[in-house]
Amino acid sequence: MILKVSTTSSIVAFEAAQKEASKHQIVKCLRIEMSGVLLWVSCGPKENAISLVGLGGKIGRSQRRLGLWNRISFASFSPAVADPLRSSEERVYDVVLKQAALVKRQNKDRKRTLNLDKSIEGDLTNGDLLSAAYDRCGEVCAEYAKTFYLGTQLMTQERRKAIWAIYVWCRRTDELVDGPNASHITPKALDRWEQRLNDVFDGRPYDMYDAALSDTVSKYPVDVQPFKDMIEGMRLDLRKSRYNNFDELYLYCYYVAGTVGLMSVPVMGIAPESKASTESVYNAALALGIANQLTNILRDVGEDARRGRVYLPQDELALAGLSDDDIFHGKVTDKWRNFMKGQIQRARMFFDEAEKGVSELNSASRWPVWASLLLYRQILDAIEANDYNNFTKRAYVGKVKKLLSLPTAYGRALLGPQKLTKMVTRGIRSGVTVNLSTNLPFRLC
Ligand SMILES: CC(C)=CCC/C(C)=C/CC/C(C)=C/CC/C(C)=C/COP(=O)(O)OP(=O)(O)O
Repeated sequence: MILKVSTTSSIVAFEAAQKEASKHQIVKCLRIEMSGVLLWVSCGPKENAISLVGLGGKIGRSQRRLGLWNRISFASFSPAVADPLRSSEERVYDVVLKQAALVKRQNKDRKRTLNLDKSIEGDLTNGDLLSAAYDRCGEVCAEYAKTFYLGTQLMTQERRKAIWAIYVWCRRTDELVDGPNASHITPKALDRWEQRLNDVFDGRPYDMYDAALSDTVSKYPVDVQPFKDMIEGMRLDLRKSRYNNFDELYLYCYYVAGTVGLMSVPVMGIAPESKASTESVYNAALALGIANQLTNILRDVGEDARRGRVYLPQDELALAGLSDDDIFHGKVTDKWRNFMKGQIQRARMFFDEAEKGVSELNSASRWPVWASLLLYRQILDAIEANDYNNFTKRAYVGKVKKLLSLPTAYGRALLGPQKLTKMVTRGIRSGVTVNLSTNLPFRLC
């Protein structure tokens, strides 16, 4: 489907695209902005099947003359084509599709075998050692992510051990740039960490935490790509302290948090009775990571500024009449409040997107995910309650609120997969853009 509209009527276009998408079982809906023109492009269940199911306007003569129509149709649907027109969301969506395809393939026949006898430090094939390694991962998870750890207790033993192993790897990766030795970390060290990751996936772990991960990736259809992308996020953090626009920030959020969602789904598992497409569940998991990271960024504006970092999109700040200086001075003004309202709204839209997928997970995995989602989402309420002072006041969710969320999470977890056979948004990638005239974020598709 190709819908061309002007930027001012994006909402109309979105509604039209959704309506058409639901009729034609469109699996993917992309937003492309080019030369000030907004185009809607969707493709059918087969990646290469592009069908015209609606038209929000006519392709302008200048676009046709430039041959842009052809370029768009071609470039957007061929991931192999490296094209600057592809937004971060489109590129990340390719990873989502790859992960989903891997699960489908590996559900059919899974042949990866663990070659632990090649392990680098001692004999990690020993069952007792492996079991001790998983226990250590559990202890680390319990120490740093208490609520989540509690939630994992509801999962089967196998699944919870695997989640712990993944969690510990993410934590260690994060510690490289955020931990006590962060000032010594170099891109070379990250390269070595990536090499070590390859070894883990090849069944050659260095230490006991690695051994637990090696075992996990041999048992579940976990792909190395999100792990590598997380390391890429750390590289980005080393060299970049400003983000020009939301597209750049989105990519960063994918690297450091969306990847966690993609790593977790194969282990958490999709409910056997789920009718949702695998892509849509991965998409929801990705959205949860993005939502969490955006929330983290909004909560930590002051703290990050004191480290010389501004993660907020520079173009959106400028549009709101704000600059880095305003952030460094940390004064809550009406301009700041309005700006923050838009940012919070956008983060909430990613949470909304994530919520659609939680009920599609295996029953035992739903509760911890709901619990962490509800808790993290409430940080946004806390920022509002602090009158948007995220410079000197840390937004946090109090113990009572936290406790009250647990039964809510449990109640929601009891609800299984969506009964609706055709969710309008099923499989449709979510994206958010900021309407330049109002600075309010709109979900575009
Ligand atoms: C929704 C579906 C279908 C599946 C769920 C898939 C999962 C588990 C997604 C979760 C992704 C996740 C937990 C990303 C990490 C995001 C994040 C910003 C973590 C913050 O970590 P810390 O920096 O330790 O946070 P605090 O500073 O708040 O302690």
